[in-house]
Amino acid sequence: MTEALGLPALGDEAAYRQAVAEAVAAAAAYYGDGSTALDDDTYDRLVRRIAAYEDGHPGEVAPDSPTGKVAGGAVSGDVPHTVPMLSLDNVFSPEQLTAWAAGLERRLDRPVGAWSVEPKLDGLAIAARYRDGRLVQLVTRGDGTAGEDVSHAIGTIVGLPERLPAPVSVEMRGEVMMTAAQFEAANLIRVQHEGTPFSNARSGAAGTLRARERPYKVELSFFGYGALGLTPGTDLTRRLQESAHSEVMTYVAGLGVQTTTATGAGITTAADLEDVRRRIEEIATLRAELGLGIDGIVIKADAAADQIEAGFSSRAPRWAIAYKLPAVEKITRLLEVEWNVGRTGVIAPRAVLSPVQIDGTTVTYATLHNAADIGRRGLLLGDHVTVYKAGDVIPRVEAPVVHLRTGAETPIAMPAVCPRCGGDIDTSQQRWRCVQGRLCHALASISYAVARDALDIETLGRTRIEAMLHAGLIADFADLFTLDHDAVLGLERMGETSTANLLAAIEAAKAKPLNKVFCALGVQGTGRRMSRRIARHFTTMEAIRGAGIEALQEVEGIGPERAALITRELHDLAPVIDKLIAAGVSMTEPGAATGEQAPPGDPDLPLTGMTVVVTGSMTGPLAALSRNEMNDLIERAGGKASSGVSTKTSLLVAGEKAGSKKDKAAGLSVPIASPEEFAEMVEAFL
Ligand SMILES: NC(=O)c1ccc[n+]([C@@H]2O[C@H](COP(=O)([O-])OP(=O)(O)OC[C@H]3O[C@@H](n4cnc5c(N)ncnc54)[C@H](O)[C@@H]3O)[C@@H](O)[C@H]2O)c1
Ligand SMILES: [Zn+2]
Repeated sequence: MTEALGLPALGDEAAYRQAVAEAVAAAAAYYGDGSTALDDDTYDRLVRRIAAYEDGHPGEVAPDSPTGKVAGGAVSGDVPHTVPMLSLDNVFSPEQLTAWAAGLERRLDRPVGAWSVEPKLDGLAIAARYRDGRLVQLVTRGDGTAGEDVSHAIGTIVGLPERLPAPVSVEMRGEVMMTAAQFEAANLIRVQHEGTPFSNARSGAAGTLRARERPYKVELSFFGYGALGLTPGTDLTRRLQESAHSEVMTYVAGLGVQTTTATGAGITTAADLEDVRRRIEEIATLRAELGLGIDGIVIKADAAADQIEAGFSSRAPRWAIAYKLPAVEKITRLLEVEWNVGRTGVIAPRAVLSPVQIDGTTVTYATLHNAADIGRRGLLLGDHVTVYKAGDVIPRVEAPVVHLRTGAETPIAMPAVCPRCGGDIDTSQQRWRCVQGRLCHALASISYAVARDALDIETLGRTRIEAMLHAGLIADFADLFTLDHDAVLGLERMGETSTANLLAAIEAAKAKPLNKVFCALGVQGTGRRMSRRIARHFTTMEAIRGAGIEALQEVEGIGPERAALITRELHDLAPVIDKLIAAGVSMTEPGAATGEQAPPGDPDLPLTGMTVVVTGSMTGPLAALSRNEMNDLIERAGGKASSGVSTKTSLLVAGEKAGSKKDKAAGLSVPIASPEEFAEMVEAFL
């Protein structure tokens, strides 16, 4: 049966007992201070597996099993309820809803006259007792028959006035929760005070409801969905018993108590199931914009007579059902924070997550809004975090799950300079910005183009590029080749000599081989090495531009996706390339064989056909070479540089402090050379 649910079955009684223990512990934490280690979806799956096992092994049902119990049997209380406070049964599809309604109508032996439809709020059930119009006691649901007194929270809950406009004795029932805004405010205060944010709004509400002594105040909200008279035999008590649910709620709202109407999803009555389903759709669509958490829609037989006749099971009323919506919140790990610079220079953090399924999609990235947000939420790298995603809303990280910390979490590094252009960051606003604004992209790409690996125009530093950009002399690096002498001379801190030197350096760069020019374009999906391969393969810019997706894939390391990306990029870069050609910049690769007949490698080169991996620190003649320069050397000598050792590796160059790669190479019988030995092999290219 569990296989049908797509869940692995519990194998034996030991596994079953362990699952029960895990569920009971999670439920106790969930209904206690909210500090459960499981997200709801994970908990629900666990309980479904337990229920499936119990179906197949009725003799083994553990007395503490959560199935069939209010609050999973994990909580109790000492304040008796006047009328039991039960849970709700669930359905997950329109078909199940139809079947449930049919069952109810069979039991009543007549059609249900009207249905009420309202959101299912994701908070904690509470009974608020008013005597003679005064709020005197708050009681949690507990095990359904008795709850815990939390009257100390009176006065902190929006929607539960301390006095009613009439001296009535009623018990209001509803959900205590944090709206999204209250949750944000609560975590801001919490982080300021002690650094432990709530992992989500529900656990925040649970923790806050029970907290007695806090040096700060956190606000909660109440939304009512039921009421009953507290004094037996009075008119009011009778009236509330005999009224339809929708009428009771109108009365409650009239007393100034907040009801589900105030959620924005409303409470409506529907004449038939067709109508109910339409309302369900409407509420589900609204979900992401409500500004508070709902986990379903509650459908109730509206008329009092229907409710009384249908009655209750030990766990839930028979006249109401929760139509569950898919989970929109999951717990996963925060692996990394990336910083992206937008078109206008806004620098925004983005969370890289351990992939997680939420609401039908796999979520790997989530927004963190801005840098201040990270501090406000008290996030650490490696944290378990709650991630929210509903409908088309961009997934967002809500908060860390602090009690799951291991101590291995680390602070999130904030960028000190613009991650794209390396310039200053304006941190005066919540949204950080590169001070270059819209010029950031141009500054970064021009700096990249003139760097050592590309055109290598040494005299052209950042400040000069910035000055030329701001003066409007250049918009991209191709404009460098048509700079006007007098315009450059007119820039601040540019004398005759420096102008002459700069223009000479730019002139000299025109003769750079194609691979450097191509590299300077900064085509996405290509770096220095890939540019070299492409240039060697095609030998002219014309051939590269004419190549197309198919031909590009002849180059080693280019698959269909990268080929498509490069083609798109080259198309976008066409104006820059045309300008370069017009300015007389070299567009050929000297020394490379021409066109399609190019042999796979030059047979005369010492490393032809070899894949070489470098590890450890280089010594001897290679001591000064960076890893990039080593890779460059390997490729000039005809080989292919790779970073990982595998059976395809022809040679490992192992320097000092070589670690696991050396062991792996030895294990695979890959030949190993010292830096000195390798230097001899490629002597001609040093
Ligand atoms: N993450 C965990 O570790 C963990 C542990 C235990 C339970 N849970 C979650 O709690 C849920 C089960 O808990 P439950 O028994 O409290 O049931 P429930 O939350 O599924 O439904 C019953 C409750 O819904 C509430 N409710 C909200 N809106 C309502 C409305 N308009 N009318 C009537 N009632 C309304 C009431 O408080 C009622 O008691 C599961 O979905 C489960 O995921 C999670
Ligand atoms: Zn920038």
